[in-house]
Amino acid sequence: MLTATHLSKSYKSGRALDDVSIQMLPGQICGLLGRNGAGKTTLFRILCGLIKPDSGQLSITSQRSKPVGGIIERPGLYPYLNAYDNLKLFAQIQGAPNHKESINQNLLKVGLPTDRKDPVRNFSLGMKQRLGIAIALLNNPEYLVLDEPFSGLDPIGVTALINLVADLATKENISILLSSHLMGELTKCCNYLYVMDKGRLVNQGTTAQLINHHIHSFNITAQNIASSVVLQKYRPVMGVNGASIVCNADAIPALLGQLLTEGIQVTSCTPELSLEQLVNAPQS
Ligand SMILES: Nc1ncnc2c1ncn2[C@@H]1O[C@H](COP(=O)(O)OP(=O)(O)OP(=O)(O)O)[C@@H](O)[C@H]1O
Repeated sequence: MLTATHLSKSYKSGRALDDVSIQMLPGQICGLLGRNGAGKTTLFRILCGLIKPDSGQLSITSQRSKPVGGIIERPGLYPYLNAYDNLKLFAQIQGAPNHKESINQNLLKVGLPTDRKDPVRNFSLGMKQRLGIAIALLNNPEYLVLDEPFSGLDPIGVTALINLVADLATKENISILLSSHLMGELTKCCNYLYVMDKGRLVNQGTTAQLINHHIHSFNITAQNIASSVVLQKYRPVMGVNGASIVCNADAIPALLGQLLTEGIQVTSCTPELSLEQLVNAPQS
């Protein structure tokens, strides 16, 4: 287990991290949500051992010599080398296994081809992120921290990365912490969420708990949604194929049943939760 307790860090510009405590459990995917300047990167730098906190403790239970791997901001790659040579060079620099089989295994682990020979400057952003993760995995870490990994990816790239992260957690039993300022990506892949604002932890809980406590707005899509009578009591705001309603999360299963009885075929029901709601809400 990785436990960070009461971490604080100040720069000349002010306090970047203020009494932050978090935990990473084996195989768990945690999200760190916060606006720009909330202190996410500062926390990640401390977790990776790149900077020291002014106060607080970092305790890591692990048999491995380098238990934490990560990408802080963008992965720094050698653009003129191919993926294999990038990985091999980083493995040599880090003193990690660098024989062919091990390098290829790492490429396959992140879903990159082993036979692509062109330089990584030709790679899409999603492929560069995958290669960055492969570099972070070189030392076979138990804990992986990924700072803003979805930044700049298109929706297909985001979904592919979410699947990769889920695979690494379940198949390799790696504990993963991801940061983002976007709710949607984190709620799709994280078991637990931490919410930071101005250097402080302002909310936390399992993703399900946070959704249940804080979501009161849902977007329901169905082609004939406008003909629903039962929906009227929620004063829906109608769109072309859907309607937005305000209600508690626990009313949704019954409502979906009633809609089905009315012959309304619901194709999606999406909770609408914003970062602002979680930052401003009292702790659940
Ligand atoms: N090396 C540094 N020197 C001075 N101030 C810093 C340094 N690194 C971070 N800060 C300041 O600390 C605060 C937290 O920054 P940090 O980068 O940790 O936030 P963040 O949540 O990662 O933001 P972003 O999403 O914009 O990357 C900001 O006010 C930032 O300006």
